[in-house]
Amino acid sequence: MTILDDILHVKRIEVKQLLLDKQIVSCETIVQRPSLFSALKESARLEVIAEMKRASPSKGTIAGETDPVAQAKVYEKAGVACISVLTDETFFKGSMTDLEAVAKVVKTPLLCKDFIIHEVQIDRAQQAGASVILLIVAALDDEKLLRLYRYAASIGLEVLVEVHDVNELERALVIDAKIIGVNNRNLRTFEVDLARTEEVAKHFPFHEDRIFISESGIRNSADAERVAATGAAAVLVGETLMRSNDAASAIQSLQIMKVGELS
Ligand SMILES: O=P(O)(O)OC[C@@H](O)[C@@H](O)c1c[nH]c2ccccc12
Repeated sequence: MTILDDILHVKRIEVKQLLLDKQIVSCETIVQRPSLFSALKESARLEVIAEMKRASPSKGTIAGETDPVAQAKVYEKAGVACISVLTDETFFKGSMTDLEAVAKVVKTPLLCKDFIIHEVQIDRAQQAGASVILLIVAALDDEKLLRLYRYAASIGLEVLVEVHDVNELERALVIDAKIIGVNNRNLRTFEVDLARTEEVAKHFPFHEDRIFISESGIRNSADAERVAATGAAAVLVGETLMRSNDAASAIQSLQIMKVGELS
């Protein structure tokens, strides 16, 4: 059993509970948020997707006591392109309450970071105020990946499709995913390697209208330079910002000009 198997086991139990909750209904987007796709497409700099992350299976407690609302306000003020809130309780010590609280105070695109395997979780994310959801290719078969992707789009949500290697990239392209992120952390082994981004970038169709994002293990401007050089439009950063005494400066140090934009 890998950690991903453990997590998906818990998610199947959570889905059963959510399906019994009659208050979760499919609805059109409640709060209008700007499009993440457009924000990333139009930017000349490497953008930051800043994550509210209390803990993780690989690191244990990162910043257990952090107030998500205060953290999100710092992120927004620093000009991040999107705020990600981990909502998994069992493994990441997040919650839907965190997401709801953040949704009330920020206007940025808002990503519900969880392990989605069923439509009811997408409805729940939207109800909580998310405008973007995550679909992890490694957690879904092709049929489910397509079905959940289409469902999210049909109710006005954007989707970040997470891949880890070239094979998963191909699967993301088959469903015509527009926003694709490479997780530098292997969810099976926890190993982090920015070379994942470089490897997948070699096969990424940049000439098409798609966005390429590098996720996890970004610590400083040298890391930002390295992934920006691959053509990435944004980095998804959790731990570095959660541990920083000055998250705003940490964000600024990552918002570097993209390759080819320097004149
Ligand atoms: O804390 P980091 O190394 O900056 O990573 C952030 C983010 O990429 C990571 O939390 C993440 C990426 N994909 C996920 C899927 C589920 C849970 C968490 C994640």
